[in-house]
Amino acid sequence: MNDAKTGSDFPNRIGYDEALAMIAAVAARRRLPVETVPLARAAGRVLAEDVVAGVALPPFDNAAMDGFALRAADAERARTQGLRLVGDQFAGADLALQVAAGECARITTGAPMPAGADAVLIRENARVDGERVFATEAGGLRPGRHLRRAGEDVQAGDRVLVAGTRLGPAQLGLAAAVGRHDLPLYRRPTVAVFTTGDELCPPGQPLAPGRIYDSNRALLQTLLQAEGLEPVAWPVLPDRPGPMLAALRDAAFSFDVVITCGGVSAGDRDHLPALLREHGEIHFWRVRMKPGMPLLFAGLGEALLLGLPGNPVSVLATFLGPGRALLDGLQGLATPRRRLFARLATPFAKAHARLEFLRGRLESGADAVVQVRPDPADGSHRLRGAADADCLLVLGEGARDYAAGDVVEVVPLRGF
Ligand SMILES: Nc1nc2c(c(=O)[nH]1)N[C@H]1C(S)=C(S)[C@@H](COP(=O)(O)OP(=O)(O)OC[C@H]3O[C@@H](n4cnc5c(N)ncnc54)[C@H](O)[C@@H]3O)O[C@H]1N2
Ligand code: MOO
Repeated sequence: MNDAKTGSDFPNRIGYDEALAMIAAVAARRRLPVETVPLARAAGRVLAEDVVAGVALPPFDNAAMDGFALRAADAERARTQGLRLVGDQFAGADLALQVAAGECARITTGAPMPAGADAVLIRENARVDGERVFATEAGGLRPGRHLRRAGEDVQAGDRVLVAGTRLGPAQLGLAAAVGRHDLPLYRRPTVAVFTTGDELCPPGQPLAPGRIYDSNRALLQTLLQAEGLEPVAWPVLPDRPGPMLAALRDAAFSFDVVITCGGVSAGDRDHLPALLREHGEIHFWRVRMKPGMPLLFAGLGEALLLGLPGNPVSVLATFLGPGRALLDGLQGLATPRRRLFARLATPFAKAHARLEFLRGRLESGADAVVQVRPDPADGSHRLRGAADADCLLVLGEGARDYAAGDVVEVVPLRGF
């Protein structure tokens, strides 16, 4: 498609999935370098190499409960005659105790099982009389009772974490459990954030006629922080190509990713597409999505640039979809984010063929059906509706009348 302002020697008005695929392909070529990071600083980051267990988990047979280690075959004898207590094995150094027929050893949860013992009598079911231990309740004392076998969770040599995994609490706990104190991780992208437009006034200043407070800076900073990043926001860019290019080039020297918002559409002062066409490389401009259609993806110097449209809800939609796809790809995330679905609580008629993001609220009752109620007030300038929402809901490409109960994808806005 030809475009009067910029020509169109790049993909223009592409489908949403195509945009995500192009972002993923470019990001894969620009994957960030790997660095070794202590576990304490690894939360939320992406693993660059598989983790192979150097030890089994558990490393040795151990007690699952506090009580007495014994031979299950002695259960009846423990009830009638009692067993001879031969020692105490607490969690800690292995005392290499031996339990023979007619004997038992005091044991605590996590302590190594003495040789010969194959079950634990919990202390609630035992009575100690001097050096003898009686079972007050011996039912269920079979071999393996209250015992955790060496290697039942992980065998030494198992691949316990796969490269490309995002590391959360349980993954980092597992890495520590197999003895790792640091891990090879993809570096986090550094991100410069720009808001653009002569109408913008920083919150806290008096508002002159015709101006509005810059809300996208707070919005974008918070979205990026929720990804575990530490974005750097630059001063607001004026609607003039010279200063705009100078600032963007500066940022492109020292940041992996430059995110702008505004100035990317068709207005006479929307300079970004022309600037990037001349001084960078446009990967695509305009995506068949609503809101967010003017989205631009380009290379500038060493950086990748994502030009988000200025309307606040467009920022949300383009960041949570394409923006996160870029950050994930640069960090080598192998598995796509989990997709969530819900049933529409009310019908919705989509008036156009583009993929559409609506704001919505999730509800779930005793019937365990998760429903999403779309906010009927659309309009990508309406930030209040977004603040009242707890998700975006996604209506796919192709115009369609949705009925109540139809399944749609939802993108959580909080706790994501
Ligand atoms: N003739 C056409 N006009 C428009 C088109 C089009 O295709 N043809 N697209 C519309 C769509 S869709 C959108 S979205 C907007 C996006 O335009 P820009 O990305 O160039 O953004 P701006 O024009 O700079 O701003 C749009 C809107 O958002 C407000 N804004 C911008 N930055 C901030 C900020 N930091 N904080 C709060 N609000 C911000 C700005 O004042 C405008 O109201 O273009 C349509 N027009
Ligand atoms: O599609 Mo624009 O991003 O609605 O407001």
